[in-house]
Amino acid sequence: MIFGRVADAKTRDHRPRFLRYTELLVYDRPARNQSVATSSRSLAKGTGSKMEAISGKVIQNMSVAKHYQKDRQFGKPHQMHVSNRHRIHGPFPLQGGKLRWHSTSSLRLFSMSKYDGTSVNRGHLFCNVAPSVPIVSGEQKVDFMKLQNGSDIRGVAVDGVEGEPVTLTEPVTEAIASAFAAWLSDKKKNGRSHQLKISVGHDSRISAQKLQDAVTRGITGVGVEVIQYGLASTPAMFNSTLTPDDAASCPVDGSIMITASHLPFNRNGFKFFTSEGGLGKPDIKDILERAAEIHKNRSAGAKGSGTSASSSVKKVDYMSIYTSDLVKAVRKAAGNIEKPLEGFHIVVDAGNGAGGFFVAKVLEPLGAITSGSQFLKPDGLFPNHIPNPEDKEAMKAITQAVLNNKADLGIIFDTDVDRSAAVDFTGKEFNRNRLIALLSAIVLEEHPGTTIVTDSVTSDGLTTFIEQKLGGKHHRFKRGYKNVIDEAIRLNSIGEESHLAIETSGHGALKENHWLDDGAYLMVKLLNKLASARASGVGGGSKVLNDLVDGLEEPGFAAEVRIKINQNHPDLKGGSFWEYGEAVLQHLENTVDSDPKLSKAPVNYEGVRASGFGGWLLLRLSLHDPVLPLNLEAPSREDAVKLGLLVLAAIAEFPALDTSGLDKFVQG
Ligand SMILES: O=P(O)(O)OC[C@H]1O[C@H](O)[C@H](O)[C@@H](O)[C@@H]1O
Repeated sequence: MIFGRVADAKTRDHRPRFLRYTELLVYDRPARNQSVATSSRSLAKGTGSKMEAISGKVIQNMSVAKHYQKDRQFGKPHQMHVSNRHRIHGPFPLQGGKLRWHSTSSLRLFSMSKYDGTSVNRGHLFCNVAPSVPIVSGEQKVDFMKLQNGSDIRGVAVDGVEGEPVTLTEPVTEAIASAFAAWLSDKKKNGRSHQLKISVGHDSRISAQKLQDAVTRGITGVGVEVIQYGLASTPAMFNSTLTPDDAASCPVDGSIMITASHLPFNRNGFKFFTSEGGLGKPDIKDILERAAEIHKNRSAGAKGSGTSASSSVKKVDYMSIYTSDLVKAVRKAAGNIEKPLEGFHIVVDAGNGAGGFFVAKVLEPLGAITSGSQFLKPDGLFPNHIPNPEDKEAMKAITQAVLNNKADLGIIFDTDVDRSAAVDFTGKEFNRNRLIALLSAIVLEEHPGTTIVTDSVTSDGLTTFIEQKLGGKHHRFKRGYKNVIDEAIRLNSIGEESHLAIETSGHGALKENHWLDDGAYLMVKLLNKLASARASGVGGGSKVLNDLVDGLEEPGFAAEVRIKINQNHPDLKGGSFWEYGEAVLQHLENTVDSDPKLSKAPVNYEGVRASGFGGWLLLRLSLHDPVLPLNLEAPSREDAVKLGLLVLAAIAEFPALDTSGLDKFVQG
C-alpha cells in the first residue's frame, strides 16, 4: 500500500510573501507485520507499474497551485486547493486536475494547519482515507547526537526544503520521548510513590500534532502517564512542574515542550523540564544516547512503543490555569483592583506563534483595550513575520501597530513565548539593552543594589545606567539564556544577591518567578508597573515606563556580523572549528594587547571584548554554529567601521574564515 502525505511549505524560510509550494511524500505503508523493506520490494517487483517509480521515495519539487489568503487580520480563513497546475517529477496519480489514487492505496493530504483560538484544529483532507500509522520506513542510520542543540533538541520535522531531510521522524521522536521518560524515572526513583506524569505541549508549528502524537506514544509506551496541554508556551510547561493544581494533575514530574522557537517552519524540537528547571547539555546528551539505543532496539524488531501502551493520556487546558496566575499578579500589584488596566490600550503581536493567549486570557480580563492586536492566530507557516523580537521586520510590525492604533504600549512574543519585547507609545522599542534597562529599573526599585546578570553583547551604556543611575551591579556574563540564568542562580548560592537574569535576545528570568524564563512574565512586570503607578495616582499613562529608562545612553550605531568558519578548509588541519575559532580569538587578543587604539575589557567571560574609537567590539564563538559573531557598537557607523577594519586585519591570516560579510560591512 502507498501512504502519501502532502505537506504545505514555503519556498523561503521566514519570508511570508513568497510563493508557497506543496510537496508530496510517498511512503510504503506495510501491511500489519510486514516489514517496510518487504513491502517496498514486493511492490516494486510485483507490478513494474508507475507505482514502482514512486515506491518508498519522497517525490520532491511538485508544485501544487493553491490559493492562500493571508491572515493579516485574523478571521480570514486559509483556502487551499489542489488544481491542475502540477509540475511533477515522476509519475503521480493525477487526472484532470484531481488526485486519483490506486484503489488499494490511501492518500492523506494534510492541508495547511488551521487553528482556532487556543486549540489546534488541523484541516485534513482525506482521499481514500486509511488510518495513518507511525511511519517507520526509510529509517536507516540516525545520528541522534546531531539533534542536540545546546540544551535543546532540534531537527527537521517537515520535508520541503532542499538539502534538509527530515531528521525528527516519528520513530526518532518516539525514541527520544521514551528516553526522557526513562531518564526521569531514574532521576525520581528514590522516594517516588506515584506513577510518573509528563506534560506535553507545543507551539504553532505545522509538525506539532504529528510530534505530539509521537511523543505521547513514546511516553505511554514505557508506562508513563501523559497530560497533553495542546498549544502552550514554553514557560507554562516549566510552570506545570512547579505549581500544584489537582485538576491538571500538577505538579507533573517532567514536561516536554515541542518547539523550535523562531526557526523556519520545517524545523521543530524539544525542550525538557523538571521542577529544577530546563535540562542542561549533559542531560540532553544522556537522553539522546538512551534514545539511540531504544531506536536501535526497536528497529531491530524489539517490542516498540505504542504496542505496550499501558498508561493514560489526559488533555488539560493548562494555559487557562497558568494565565490566571499572571492576571492575579497584576491585580495584586495594583492593590487587588479587578481591572487595573482599564483604559490602557495595549496591542499584542504574536507573530502567529503561541502567544495570542495574552490578549484574551491576560490583557482583557485586566480591562485593557486590545484592538489592533495582530497575528494572534497560530499559523506554523508564520505568514506575516518571524515571531522573534530580534527580527527587524517583526519589530517594525509591532511598532507600526502601536502607532496606527495610538496605543499606550505594544507587546511582541517569540513563537513559544519565552522571549518578548515591547514598544512604547512613541514607537520606541523596549528591546535589547533598552528592555534590560527597563526591567533592571523595575527590579532595582524592588531590590536595591542587586546584581543584574546579562549576556555578553550588552552595551557599555547599559553598565553605566545600571551602576551609576540605578545603583545596581551589572554582571555581564556569557551569551545563552541558560548560561545567564545559571550564573544568577550561582551568584545567589555564593551570597551575591541577584534577582534578574536577562539576555539581549529577550529571554529574561526573575528570581521571584522560580528563574522561569518567561516572556509573558517579563511583560507582566511592565503591566504591574503601569497598574501600580496609576493605582498610586501617578499620571502620564505609559510614560511611567519611558521615565524609568531616562538617562540610558544608547549607541549611535550597533551591528552584528557573523563570520563563518569553513569546517572543510585545509587550514583546520583536521582540527575542530571550535579549536580554529579559539586560535582566531587568541590571535585577536594578542592584536588588541599590542594596539594602543584598543583597550581590552578588564573583565570578560567569552571571546575578546575591547574598547576603541568611542565604542567597543566583541568577537566570540557562537554557542551552536561554526561561526564567530562580531558585535560592534560605536557613536557612528564610521567609528564602527574603524573597529571592523582592525578585526579584519587581525583575522586575515585565517583563510578558513569567510569574511565576506565583514568586508561588505567595512566597504559600506
Ligand atoms: O551564539 P549565537 O549563535 O549568537 O546564539 C546565541 C543564542 O542561541 C540560542 O538562540 C539561545 O536560545 C539564546 O539564548 C542565545 O543567545
